[in-house]
Amino acid sequence: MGTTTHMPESLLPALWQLAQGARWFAGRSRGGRPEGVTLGRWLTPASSGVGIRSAVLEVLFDSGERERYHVPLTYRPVSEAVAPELARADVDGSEFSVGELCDDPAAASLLLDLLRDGAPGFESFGEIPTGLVARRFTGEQSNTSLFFGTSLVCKVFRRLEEGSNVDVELHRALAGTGSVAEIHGVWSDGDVDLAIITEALAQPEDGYDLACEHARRSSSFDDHAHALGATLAAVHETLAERLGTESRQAPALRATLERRFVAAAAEAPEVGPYRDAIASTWGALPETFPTQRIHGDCHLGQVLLSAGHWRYVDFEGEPLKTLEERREPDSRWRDVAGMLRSFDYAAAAGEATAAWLAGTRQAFLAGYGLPDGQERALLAAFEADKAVYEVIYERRNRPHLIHVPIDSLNRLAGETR
Ligand SMILES: Nc1ncnc2c1ncn2[C@@H]1O[C@H](COP(=O)(O)OP(=O)(O)O)[C@@H](O)[C@H]1O
Ligand SMILES: O=P(O)(O)O[C@H]1O[C@H](CO)[C@@H](O[C@H]2O[C@H](CO)[C@@H](O)[C@H](O)[C@H]2O)[C@H](O)[C@H]1O
Repeated sequence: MGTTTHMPESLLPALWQLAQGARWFAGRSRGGRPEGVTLGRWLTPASSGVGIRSAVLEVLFDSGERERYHVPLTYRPVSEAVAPELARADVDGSEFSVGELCDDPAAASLLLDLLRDGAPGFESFGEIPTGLVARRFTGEQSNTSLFFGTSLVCKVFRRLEEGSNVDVELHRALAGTGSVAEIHGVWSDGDVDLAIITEALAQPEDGYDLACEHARRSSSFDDHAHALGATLAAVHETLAERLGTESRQAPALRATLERRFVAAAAEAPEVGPYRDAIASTWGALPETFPTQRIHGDCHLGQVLLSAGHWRYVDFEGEPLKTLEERREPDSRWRDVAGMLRSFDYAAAAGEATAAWLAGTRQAFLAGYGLPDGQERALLAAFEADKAVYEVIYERRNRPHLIHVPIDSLNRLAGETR
């Protein structure tokens, strides 16, 4: 990235205001103030008619944490502006309207062409056709995806990480396995990844929607759950093979689980009464267990069914974890637990019977490979941990759903009583 300037072309207040209203800004309830804007190199200069370059907004939070957010920009002559105007900029004596590239489809298509043709910072992994029409994804997400025709999707990362982005690392590692969308390219600036381009899956069906629909109709989801389990096992095998394995001791995991519980209880008093039930899962942990890179935020909203095959998407890990935590090797049973929790949500949404839920869980585990005794202990501890995480997540984002993880903590307390 270029130099940090404190009020370049009045972009600092404009980008700060943009962040305040954006789904991708993870800082609304954390205080904080904008510290600076860094402008990247021009991919094409403003004088060419459509200037393109990235801006990075640096934010300092009350806690002392700093985060950096990425906003790709377009500079167009004022009378030809396409995206809502963020600011006016004087470049070499001419005035330009600065907008978000994600809201300027022609500029987004141009960006793809420039990357494909060897713009600095682009690493190509697969074919990128020219002249594809861009469309901003309008569904819920924490970054911003641009679909190009029916063949590619470019996920523009918003909260930037030092070093390689976790999603990029894991898509690279899983290339060619058929369990993720194929990676076609990565756009970086120095050692910071700005965007990943992958294959756009054909007519994707969202795993959560599909499971809820089955739950609602009381129709069996077992075959899908079995295939989801088998695909997750393949993902884990490949990640272990290509990125290695380590091991971890129970006391370290116990300390982490306890720390997460204490932090959660401080924010959500409703989890306090479940401490003993949850702590009983920590007591049963195996002394040593293998760890490796995992998905990290595995749930039905992270799987897409396309052409009859399940693919896992979005390997960025839990949004509430720090970037360092997301990169740490973990037990693969954490992912398995995440998906089991998700069946609970689908069952609640579809008002399914206990038998539907039990059958779905069993089919998923059979597809994954049934856990042995020690693995069952890990699974129970991770399911409880995830439910506690969900209480916080729902409290902050969807209070009307908080009963789903609370009901499952109630069940856990009933079982351990
Ligand atoms: N390769 C793909 N092909 C088609 N749709 C996709 C693909 N990857 C993701 N999606 C859709 O885009 C949504 C957001 O993608 P995701 O990677 O989860 O973004 P974020 O990390 O910003 O939340 C997904 O829920 C899915 O509906
Ligand atoms: O997709 P994200 O990485 O942003 O994940 C976060 O949001 C999820 C909700 O969109 C949340 O998932 C929880 O709700 C799902 C149903 O909407 C359910 O399938 C999951 O099991 C449940 O955890 C996820 O926890 C959060 O990290």
